[in-house]
Amino acid sequence: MRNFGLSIREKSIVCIGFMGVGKTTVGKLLAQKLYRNFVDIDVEIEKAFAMPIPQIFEVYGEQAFRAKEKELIVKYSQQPLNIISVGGGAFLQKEIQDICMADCIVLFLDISWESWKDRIHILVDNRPLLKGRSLEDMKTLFLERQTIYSLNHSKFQVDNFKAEEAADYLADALKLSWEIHAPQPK
Ligand SMILES: Nc1ncnc2c1ncn2[C@@H]1O[C@H](COP(=O)(O)OP(=O)(O)O)[C@@H](O)[C@H]1O
Ligand SMILES: O=C(O)C1=C[C@@H](OP(=O)(O)O)[C@@H](O)[C@H](O)C1
Ligand SMILES: [Mg+2]
Repeated sequence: MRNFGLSIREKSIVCIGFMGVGKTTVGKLLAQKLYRNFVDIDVEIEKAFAMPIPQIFEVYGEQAFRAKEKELIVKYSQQPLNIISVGGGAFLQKEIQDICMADCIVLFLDISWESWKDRIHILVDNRPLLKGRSLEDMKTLFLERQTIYSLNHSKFQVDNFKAEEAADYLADALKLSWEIHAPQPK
């Protein structure tokens, strides 16, 4: 069932962006600030396979991971009032792009390569697509991926913000936009 009837303030918000930009961390904080339900698609995928992501890639392969990712994003994007953090590769699938752009507010969390590379050491263990890659290969992936994130409704540059500050800013900006879009009394 498509969520055709939802107003802008009811639509779910989908956080997109490269691995490690802060979709999970900022998304969770934003959900608290807006009193919304938080859904991390990677966590839901791990629950579905009953194993961590690196093991899903090893045992079932990336294709099975992507199929489950699509199924779950389709499900949660149709519900109202979610904040959904999707994995950095979700927008590789056109059907995911299309349904999120049509039915949700897509928020791109952006980061520069210079800031991102300082986080590599905390990311590499849980991200199979980074494991064993050289810095140069990671940069290539980082740059290639930017095209899929250019499809969004709103973009926020996280480089100079702590996660809490980013969530505060985003919550205020969203509330303001909802006030502007609120139906005016006749
Ligand atoms: N604004 C930020 N500044 C500094 N570190 C951050 C920020 N946002 C997230 N992090 C850290 O970066 C790592 C990756 O964050 P995470 O939310 O898992 O990213 P994603 O879900 O986009 O892969 C975590 O260790 C998190 O604490
Ligand atoms: O970019 C990707 O292809 C991936 C990003 C990861 O999520 P995060 O973006 O939350 O790290 C996770 O879905 C998986 O390891 C694949
Ligand atoms: Mg995440």
